[in-house]
Amino acid sequence: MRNADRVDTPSIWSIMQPVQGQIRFAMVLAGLSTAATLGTLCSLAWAVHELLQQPEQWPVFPLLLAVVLTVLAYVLRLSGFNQSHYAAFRLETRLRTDLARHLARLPLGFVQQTGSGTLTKVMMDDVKALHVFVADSTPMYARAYVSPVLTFLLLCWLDWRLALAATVVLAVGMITVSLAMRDSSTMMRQYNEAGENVSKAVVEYVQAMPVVRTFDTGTVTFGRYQRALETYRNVMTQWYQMAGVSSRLSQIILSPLPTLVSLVWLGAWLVSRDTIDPATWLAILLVGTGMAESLLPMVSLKHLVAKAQMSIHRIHEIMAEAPLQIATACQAKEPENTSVSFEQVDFRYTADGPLALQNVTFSVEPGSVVALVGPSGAGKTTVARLISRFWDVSAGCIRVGGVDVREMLPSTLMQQIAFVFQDTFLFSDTIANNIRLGLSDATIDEVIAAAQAAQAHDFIMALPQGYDTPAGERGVFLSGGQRQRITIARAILQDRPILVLDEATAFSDPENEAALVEALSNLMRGKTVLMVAHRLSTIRDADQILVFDQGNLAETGRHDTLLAHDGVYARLWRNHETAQNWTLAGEHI
Ligand SMILES: Nc1ncnc2c1ncn2[C@@H]1O[C@H](COP(=O)(O)OP(=O)(O)OP(=O)(O)O)[C@@H](O)[C@H]1O
Repeated sequence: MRNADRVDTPSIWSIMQPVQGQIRFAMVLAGLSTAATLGTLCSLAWAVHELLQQPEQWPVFPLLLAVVLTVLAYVLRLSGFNQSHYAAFRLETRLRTDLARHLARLPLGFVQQTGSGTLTKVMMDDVKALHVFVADSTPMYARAYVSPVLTFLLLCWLDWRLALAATVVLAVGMITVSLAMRDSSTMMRQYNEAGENVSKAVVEYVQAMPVVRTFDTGTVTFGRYQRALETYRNVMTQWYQMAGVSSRLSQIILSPLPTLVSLVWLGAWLVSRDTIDPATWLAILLVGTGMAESLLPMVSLKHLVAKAQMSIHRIHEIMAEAPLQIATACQAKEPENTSVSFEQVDFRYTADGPLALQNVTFSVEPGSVVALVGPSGAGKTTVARLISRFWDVSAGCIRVGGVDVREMLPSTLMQQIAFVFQDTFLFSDTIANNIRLGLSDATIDEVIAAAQAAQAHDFIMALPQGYDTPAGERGVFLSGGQRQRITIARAILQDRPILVLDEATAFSDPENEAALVEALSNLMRGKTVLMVAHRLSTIRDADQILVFDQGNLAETGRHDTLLAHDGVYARLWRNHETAQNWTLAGEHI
């Protein structure tokens, strides 16, 4: 998330902008409801005043007004909450749609690097946290501000001296609480960091369990998980103690009691000196105590805002990421053929990171097969992924069919290239629909023909529901090689002219490999092929071999020429031969 650091996180109110009108309406309704509640108290005070003046006459009108205002306050409050909940639902949908659209425009490399766990958490949990804030807190906000102001004005109108007394008590309360809470934002950050570390440790502990339990019985990852939990507990305890002080203080000072005591004491003195009549005094007692209670929500609102702000920060980190530059439809160019070429390409993964590719230049003729080989970390996968713009190059250019990939519409580029990667992903759908991906109108006969060419038909037919067997997360269990043949069937059905294969023969027990090689040769027929190869035996017949070493294109040529050259390739080949002789059965793989 590189760009995000440079852009300030927007405020909580600006992220609500799409539903601003409705939220304002909800807040106005909540404010009016508060005013109606105060009106109820005034009507009751009026009723008492009337009773004191004419004890024999029942104060019907003030009492009726109190009932009407109570109902009105309730209805307004409910409508306010309705509006804020509707706004929250709209905002949630809008944010998720915007995030999904933005993700679709970001470099695939960013999506891959950030990881599905983090992105899912932002799209689900952080958006949900904002929903909760908008739905529940915005009416509370209105009340927390409107209520003290209206109450203060009302008290001033009734008697300024008592208004002043109530305000002084509450001002002392607010100052004490804010002093007690002055470290709360640091604590809140520590608390969230500790919480995130626990989540990461849990995910690692659970995901790595199959690997970990076969190596160290889980002690190391469990230790990491336990340490994260302990830090979390320490931060929680510290925060609880601190929050405990501030919440107890706020409960005591901002509770109605201290205000009530001061109003009773000062009011009694004023009544005894005849400068205020008992009915006004009673009205002040009724209204003044509510002023203290109305301040309490402000304390919890501070926490809610800080929490929502953190979610906004994470959402914004994604939204601030620069999308891939996309050619407009009128500028967009069409490829002239199915060649692929790199021209003096430099590439680094991060702005200040090392060069993963350096001055790489090569070209692949239409219909030819090119193998990318080299030691681990040499840059082969990077080359394969740059062709389809997982990232854009740092310098130089990549052409497909003679056109810079940045000057093509992404859809045009994608129509040219099919991928078969090792980490195959199957959707929670039937096997047939997994093969059909992106070509929803392909007939079942076309699907079967593709599966037959991919050597997948036989094992699919042996599954309980054949082509209708569910695959993916909760679907049937398929071996790595079987999953890969389904991906190959998908690529055969798509029939795109350029093929990029990365580690395509990694799942290779002899039986599987024979099927895979057959499937791949069906797939490769007549195509321009770029093949990242680790198993050198599969690339002897390639038209061209590109040998990478530490981000540089070290050698190019055919197998025999490169062997004669006695460079990097010859060394790799010798290692490969030695490894062959090490195989237990001595069989050729
Ligand atoms: N997502 C990434 N972020 C940062 N650096 C990366 C990333 N992926 C790869 N690299 C670095 O780029 C260089 C080239 O990696 P690449 O995966 O292209 O090598 P490779 O030849 O395919 O290796 P292998 O055969 O082991 O798969 C390596 O130094 C690697 O550490």
